[in-house]
Amino acid sequence: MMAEPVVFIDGEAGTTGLEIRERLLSLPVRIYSVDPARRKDPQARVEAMAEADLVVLCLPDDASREAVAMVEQLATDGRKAPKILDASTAFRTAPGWVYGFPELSEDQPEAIMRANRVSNPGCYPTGAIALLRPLVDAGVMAPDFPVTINAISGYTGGGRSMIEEQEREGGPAFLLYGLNLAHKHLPEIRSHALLEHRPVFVPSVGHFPRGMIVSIPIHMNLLEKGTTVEDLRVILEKRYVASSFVTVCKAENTLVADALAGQDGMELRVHADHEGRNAVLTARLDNLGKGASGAAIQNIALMLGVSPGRGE
Ligand SMILES: NC(=O)C1=CN([C@@H]2O[C@H](COP(=O)(O)OP(=O)(O)OC[C@H]3O[C@@H](n4cnc5c(N)ncnc54)[C@H](OP(=O)(O)O)[C@@H]3O)[C@@H](O)[C@H]2O)C=CC1
Ligand SMILES: CC(=O)N[C@@H](CCC(=O)OP(=O)(O)O)C(=O)O
Repeated sequence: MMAEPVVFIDGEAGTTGLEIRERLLSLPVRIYSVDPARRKDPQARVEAMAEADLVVLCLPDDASREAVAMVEQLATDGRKAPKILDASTAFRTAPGWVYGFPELSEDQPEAIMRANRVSNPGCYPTGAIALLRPLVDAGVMAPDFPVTINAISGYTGGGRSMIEEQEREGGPAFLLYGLNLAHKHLPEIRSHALLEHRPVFVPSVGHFPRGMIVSIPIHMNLLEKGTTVEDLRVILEKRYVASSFVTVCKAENTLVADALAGQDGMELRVHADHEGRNAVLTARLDNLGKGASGAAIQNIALMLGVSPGRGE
């Protein structure tokens, strides 16, 4: 019998690391952990990397870059170097890295399977790219379309510091942020949705732990001439018909942001007015599910060639 592949989660004790660890129990892999007292010790981390077939980086961007350099050093030293799945923002548009959104195109699962370096998508880009990319690919949305994205996230999206701030008595009920219009997810959205211009992106955080809605208003007359609301629905339905994670649902008048908390799926909708002049595209997901750890498990399964089935 073949030995189970070994996975090391660097940053195992953080918000994303803990979620990935828990979900990994459903895959036939062995988790290699370092002594918690040495979890930031470079020597202990390099030893763990050398034991692993895959290292999952759940670290801040700078620490992720350092960890990648450690793996590269192993290879330079002629030692076995693991594949890398990075959860941070550091490599999502970097050359040599494959974007870990299997639904991006027909070829993407195969590209992820073959890659040594995969970047796990950001939570907001997961919703935005899922809505925009099929419309650009189908030619109904021009690459220079003036895209606006509004979004609300549960506070776990901000990691440990935001969780502590929100769970202190008197944490804010709702706030807009990223109002310098330079949010870290913009390059990733622009690049993988194949847009020529940077979207206007206004994220927000609500006083609930997990859940997310990404919404994109559309003036229908700015799309390619003759495009109807029904066309948008059909394009999205066709794109995701075979997906186990992305579902195109019927339009609703209200959407609750945390309805998919704890789940790995994502729901897409096309809402429109009666005349079909204005539309709003929405994606609802769990920021820690399909927006982070759920996607990571999809990518790990592809990268290691394993399927869920254990512990379920
Ligand atoms: N929260 C989310 O929704 C999502 C987060 N991500 C990304 O995942 C990464 C981690 O985020 P998140 O889990 O939220 O953050 P957390 O702050 O919850 O966790 C980060 C973890 O990394 C540890 N760490 C920090 N520096 C080092 C280092 N040099 N060596 C080893 N360990 C280190 C931290 O330890 P300590 O606390 O002791 O400093 C902590 O355990 C980030 O890049 C984030 O952008 C991705 C998708 C979604
Ligand atoms: C609510 C909140 O603060 N969200 C984070 C993004 C969530 C996240 O950490 O996303 P990635 O690490 O996957 O890029 C932010 O806006 O910076």
